[in-house]
Amino acid sequence: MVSLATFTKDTVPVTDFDPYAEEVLIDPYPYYEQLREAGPVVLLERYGAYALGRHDEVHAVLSDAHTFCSGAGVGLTNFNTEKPWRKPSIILEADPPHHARTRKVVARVLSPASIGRLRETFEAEADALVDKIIQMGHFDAAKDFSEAYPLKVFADAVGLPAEGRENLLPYGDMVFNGFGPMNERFTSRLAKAEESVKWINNVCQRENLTPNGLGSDLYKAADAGEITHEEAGMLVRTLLSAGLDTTVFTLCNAMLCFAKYPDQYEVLRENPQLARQAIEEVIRFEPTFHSFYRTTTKPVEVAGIEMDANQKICVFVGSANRDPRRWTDPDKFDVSRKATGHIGFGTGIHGCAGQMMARLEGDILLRAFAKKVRSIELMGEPVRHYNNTVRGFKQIPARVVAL
Ligand SMILES: O=C(O)c1ccc(-n2ccnc2)cc1
Repeated sequence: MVSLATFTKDTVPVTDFDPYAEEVLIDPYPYYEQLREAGPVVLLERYGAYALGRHDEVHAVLSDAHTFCSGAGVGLTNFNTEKPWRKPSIILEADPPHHARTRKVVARVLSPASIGRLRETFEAEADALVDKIIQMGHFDAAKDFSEAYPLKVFADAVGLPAEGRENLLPYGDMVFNGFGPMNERFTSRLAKAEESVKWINNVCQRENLTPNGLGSDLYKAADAGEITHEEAGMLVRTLLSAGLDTTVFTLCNAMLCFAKYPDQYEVLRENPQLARQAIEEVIRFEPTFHSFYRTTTKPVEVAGIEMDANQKICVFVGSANRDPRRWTDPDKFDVSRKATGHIGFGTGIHGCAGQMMARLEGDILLRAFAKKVRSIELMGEPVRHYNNTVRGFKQIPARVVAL
């Protein structure tokens, strides 16, 4: 896949690699290996964007929000020259100094202090759900488990109504497709999305949120004058865009890892306290959020390659997390590994504002699972969910055996 131009100091290797091809979405890792070996910076000629697959360059780009900005969009679409499909996010697609104001509010609403009080409810829901799938024996680890949990506990925490939640995953699916090229995967879902977009915009309104949820906390920040009420509504949209599909697919990937590597599940089962560390290794080994973009704000040299201003750079998180320059035995799923420091949540000022919420859900659900389930095994071929940016599953036919 990588047809290299003559590689001298100032010419960048050019490749016809298509990160959005179906065979890459199915198993990107052999392609990422080639990308890393082709050089620290490679030009994706199909998309006119640079590609970074090695950990150190990915980390460096994400750590410098001034040179590599988000304000032109964190997808392939360049907001400087193309119209975004929806109003840009006032946090994800904002640059300093504006970014600091909205980030401060969202970071507080999603801080350990703020979400710690949810632990008891999250634990009760996790125990009930584990009991339910044990009762079922045969179940769909995607629909009945990985989707069910965030759609209950996170949607409740935000303060959403019970009805209409079936709009959440299709909306998130479109958001994440929107970070890739405007290909058929995106355009086909945009055509069907009117219903979901209407429902999302509706539940972002203060009167449709429960008074003590995370959504209302954002409106209270507006009452205190930190943000406007319209911005509060936009930040509720952020919670709903970012907080469902990501955790759902992380739980899917966790279930798949434990079914594929029963010896690793055994380690967790013998010590459920390892759940926190296990979810971290899942996110390193199979990050849900695989690749996204930054845009150069001035001419800059990256790893010896001169880039002009206004160039799109794709950073491959999924590749950086498997870079042997950074990780020992990176292709081994190892729950005993101390995986913190992975790039699964990004890094720098735009590092995932919801990572403590994601860890809370993952830690609690895996711990409840490990306390009661002896083993999980696949009962059929998992059905992959295809998306330009996130990786997960639609169906995972499985069976659990209780302890
Ligand atoms: O502000 C938004 O709409 C928005 C913010 C963050 C994400 N995101 C990406 C990966 N994890 C979360 C997606 C959407």
